[in-house]
Amino acid sequence: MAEKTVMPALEARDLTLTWDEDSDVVRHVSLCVDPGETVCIVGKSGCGKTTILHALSGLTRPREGQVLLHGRDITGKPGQVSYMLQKDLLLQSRTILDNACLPLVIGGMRPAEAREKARPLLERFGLAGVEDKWPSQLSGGMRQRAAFLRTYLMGNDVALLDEPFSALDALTRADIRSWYVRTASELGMASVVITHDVDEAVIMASRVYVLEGDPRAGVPSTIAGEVPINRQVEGAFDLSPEFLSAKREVLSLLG
Ligand SMILES: Nc1ncnc2c1ncn2[C@@H]1O[C@H](COP(=O)(O)OP(=O)(O)OP(=O)(O)O)[C@@H](O)[C@H]1O
Repeated sequence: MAEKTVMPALEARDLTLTWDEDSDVVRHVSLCVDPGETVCIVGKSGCGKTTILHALSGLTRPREGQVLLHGRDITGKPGQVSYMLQKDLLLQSRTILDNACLPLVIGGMRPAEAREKARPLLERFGLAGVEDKWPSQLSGGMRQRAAFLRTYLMGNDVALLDEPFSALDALTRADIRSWYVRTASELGMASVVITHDVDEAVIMASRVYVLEGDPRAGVPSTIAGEVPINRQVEGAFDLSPEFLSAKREVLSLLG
């Protein structure tokens, strides 16, 4: 078999993370995501998923281990990867276009120039024709697309997404997650996505990392296993035996 030669876009090596001196939240967590790839992390509530994203983003420094961006050590250095939260957090007093442009303007670009840079991307993000509307005039799905564009315009090629679809209804959610994986892949954006929803993880990811443990009961979480997803199937993937078998494996690792 051919050796894998692609350097991961983001790699976590043997992370041990803690919020206080006495107890670890997670131990020995290693994961990676290739350019344009989407991977998911699933685990029970409170097991440390967000804690891992904080460390990957550089917002917190691990007690042990390293975070590498294209092979470069970024452990504890914020601002190198993009981070998107569950809520779209758009500013109500700015139009959709101006919300999307915020990272460019904060970075010092003149607003008119920032708008011109963002405009060609509106179509790809499904926002053509609504750029001058206010966030309150759009559906949750459209607001989330604007939040994705804003995340993309942060200019990093790795995005960390914490439960990005949980506020959306089931149909919008199904639609937007397939769109997201396709678009991120086309743009070369590597994504690490946290979700509670096993179906969603299997549908989106090329690999699902399953966490087990209960830090609140003094049991630090570790990766119980990683499940590679084979999406090369005939017909609809979410009706295929491959989907069911991957889902079963994730559920069994979750216990
Ligand atoms: N800022 C913080 N300070 C101290 N402890 C924290 C902090 N954030 C989280 N914790 C603790 O760390 C543990 C893991 O929390 P975390 O939010 O990472 O879990 P999670 O898997 O993302 O949970 P959920 O799925 O419910 O969002 C919990 O025991 C939580 O109480």
